Amino acid sequence: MDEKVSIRTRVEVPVRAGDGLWRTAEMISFNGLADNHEHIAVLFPGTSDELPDTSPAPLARIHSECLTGDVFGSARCDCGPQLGEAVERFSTSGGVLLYLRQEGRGIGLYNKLDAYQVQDEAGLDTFAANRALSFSDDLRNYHSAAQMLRALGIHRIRLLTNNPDKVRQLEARGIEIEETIATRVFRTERNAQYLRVKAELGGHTIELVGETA
Ligand SMILES: Nc1nc2c(ncn2[C@@H]2O[C@H](COP(=O)(O)OP(=O)(O)OP(=O)(O)O)[C@@H](O)[C@H]2O)c(=O)[nH]1
Ligand SMILES: [Zn+2]
Repeated sequence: MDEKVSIRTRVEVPVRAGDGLWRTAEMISFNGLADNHEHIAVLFPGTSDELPDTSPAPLARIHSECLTGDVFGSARCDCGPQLGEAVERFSTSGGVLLYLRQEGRGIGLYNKLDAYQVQDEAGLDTFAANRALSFSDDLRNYHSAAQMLRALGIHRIRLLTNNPDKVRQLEARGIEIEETIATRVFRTERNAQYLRVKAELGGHTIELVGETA
């Protein structure tokens, strides 16, 4: 099915984990991905692609790019802390992070900034703002993610996510989800509404209890 997908380059990159210590991860690029985007896999030591069937599947996070949150720490969403959580967790236990270039749930950075403007000016939520700009709620698919895992020899994973659509789509693409592990809920006053909408309209399994940080 994915015979045309192959690993292009594997290089070691020192990354700083949550404890402030450096870990050597491998960054991996691919040839022949379905959507032709420059997605990368970041493999943390301790992840083996030659695990016997009886061992637990490798930990994995399929993270959609969010330049505002991942790089600049924007408080409008929870992407930055979720990425940090995955890096911290994988740097101690091993794991594979797929960093997918799906900015703005697939609409791209400029359109996401337009959507933010619509949210601010018209009081629309994250999904309604997409529709006001003539996009559907979520343009993402995980075909390339499944291809990347297979190219790494990984056919089953324990997935860190609160998004059931990722689980459904990956399973439909032949990846076995041995366990779904909830990401922590990084709720603050600024992103509380965004998280509420994800849970109530986007189907994310997020527990919205207690005070905001
Ligand atoms: N279109 C749009 N995209 C957004 C907005 N806020 C964040 N994003 C994008 O949403 C993506 C992250 O998706 P989320 O719905 O937060 O989380 P998820 O990846 O579906 O689920 P988890 O695996 O649980 O993190 C990133 O690509 C962000 O750039 C917004 O207001 N509008
Ligand atoms: Zn974000």
